[in-house]
Amino acid sequence: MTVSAVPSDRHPGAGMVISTVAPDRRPDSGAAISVGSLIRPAAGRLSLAVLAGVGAAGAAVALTACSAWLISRAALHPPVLHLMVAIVAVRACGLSRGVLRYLERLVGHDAAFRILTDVRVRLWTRLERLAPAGLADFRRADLARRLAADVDAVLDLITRVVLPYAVAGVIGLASVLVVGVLVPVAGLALAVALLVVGAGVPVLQRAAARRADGRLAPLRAELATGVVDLLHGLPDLAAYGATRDRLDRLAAVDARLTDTSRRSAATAGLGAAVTALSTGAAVLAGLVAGAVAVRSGSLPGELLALIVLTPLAVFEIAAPLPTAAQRWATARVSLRRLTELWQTPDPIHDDPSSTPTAAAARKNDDASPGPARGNSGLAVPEMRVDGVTAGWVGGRTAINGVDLVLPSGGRVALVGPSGSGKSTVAALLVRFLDPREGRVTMDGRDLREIPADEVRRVVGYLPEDSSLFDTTIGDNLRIGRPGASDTDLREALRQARLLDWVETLPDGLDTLVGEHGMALSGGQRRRLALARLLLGDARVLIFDEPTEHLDDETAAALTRDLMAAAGERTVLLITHRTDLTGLAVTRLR
Ligand SMILES: Nc1ncnc2c1ncn2[C@@H]1O[C@H](COP(=O)(O)OP(=O)(O)OP(=O)(O)O)[C@@H](O)[C@H]1O
Repeated sequence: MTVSAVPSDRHPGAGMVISTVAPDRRPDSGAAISVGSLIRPAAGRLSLAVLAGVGAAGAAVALTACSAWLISRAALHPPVLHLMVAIVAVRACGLSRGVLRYLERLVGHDAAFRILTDVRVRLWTRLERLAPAGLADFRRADLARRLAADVDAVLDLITRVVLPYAVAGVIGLASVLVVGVLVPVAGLALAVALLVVGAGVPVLQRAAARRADGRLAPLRAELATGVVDLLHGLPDLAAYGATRDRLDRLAAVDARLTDTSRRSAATAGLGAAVTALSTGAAVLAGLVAGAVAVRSGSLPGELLALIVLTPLAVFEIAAPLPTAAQRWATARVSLRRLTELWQTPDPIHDDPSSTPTAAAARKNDDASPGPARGNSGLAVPEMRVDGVTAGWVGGRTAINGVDLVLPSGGRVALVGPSGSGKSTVAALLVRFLDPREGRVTMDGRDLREIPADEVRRVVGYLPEDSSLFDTTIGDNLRIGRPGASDTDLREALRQARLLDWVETLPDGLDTLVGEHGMALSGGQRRRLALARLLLGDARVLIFDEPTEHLDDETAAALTRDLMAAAGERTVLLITHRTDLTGLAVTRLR
């Protein structure tokens, strides 16, 4: 169990309660994402789909076999009653085939979508845990491909690899047994041809494609990353006349992708050709061996058609196997890419030593001293950074032995040259990162004892590049507090000194802000992000260079408004500004 400090629901804004968090709420990581681990949550449904698929494919093969026997037998003009069982069997197989096929598709896709949902939820939970520090090694477009295309490959894996192989395996074996009992040589020929299609062709394809299928996903990700980079940096590239060079590099990746796709398509064609040849060989072998058996009297003549035509029906079911094997090669790479994301080390580690006893010991209702309170009764914790060393990627150190005190309700400025680690300190205070050495504490408690989402409820962070989403002002604000009323939104806008402007807009809170808030001015974007932060319940506010890129007058006005809006909450202002009147200053070197 971990101990968490959260604002009390009973006394909103008036106190802190300690909640306990079950360890199983923490997203797990570690084991690789394998086919087995994917299938497990929907194993029952998937078995049902395989059963329905086997039924449908069995009905198709039986339909061909019964029809072949029926036509041959009918040619001998027996009493019609002798044909009744076969006639009924043909009708039953014809009708059940469609129904069972429908059932297989329905249940199979239902299972696949359940598995997909499970994977998506697990990955997004993991992503939430990793962001932002744990994702520093991933490029955004690549990450987007992992979360979209690579996750979609899981759907392919279930419906186009696992199901066809399972069904073809069962039906192939049953057909080989039936044909083999009647004419052993024909059974053997069918078995060999099926092995060639199901196993030999994929091996051949793999050799011919030289792992081209496995290279498709990384190459597509590389192309997507290049395109996104190009679009983002287009104005700069155009200004430096470097667009051509970038386009050439993209064209080179595109050429590699086209070449790989072509090789992959060529091997698919090769697979189809070998499958057709194998089918023909099995039919021919059946015909010769069957004819010999009929002549020697070991096989009734009317069964010859069954021996010859059954392989045709079986190969209709086995024909998708080479494509399935190719998809498996692609899906395996996608699973590896998802596993890389899944196994990315946590940037933060909850302290396992925090116990319910610790929670009980610290339980602070209104009677306990608890954190300091302002005039309104708002519990505002004191935060300290004591001798902290920390870094983002690999072993690189971003800050070394940093100390900082944020007294309850205090106003502190964190200044220092660019790259000295100011934003890293902010990241530590909101638990995007944990220290490698030293401690970050809230009212004396190590932040590692408090789940990250609970820390972020108490400590609000306005990053340098706050994101606005391409939706309305109201929707952007409600990210700060889902379910907030329009009155709450207006109050937050008023505190951020944006209400007067919003009231002049014809659509008011429903005004669209454009992609990344491009329809607003720089100052309006910052104020809107500030209003969103104020709407939440945070008692410690961290403003990371909120006035960057603003003119002096606007910057001074915004800083004044930030301080006024913060009220009795603690403020940490990360800034390059020189006017630090009224702020306790901590300097990084
Ligand atoms: N999200 C991140 N991922 C990886 N490394 C990072 C990240 N943020 C910061 N760093 C690294 O940490 C070091 C300190 O950067 P930081 O942004 O904390 O400095 P800063 O003082 O805030 O700089 P500035 O004033 O330019 O914003 C730098 O070497 C930087 O490369």
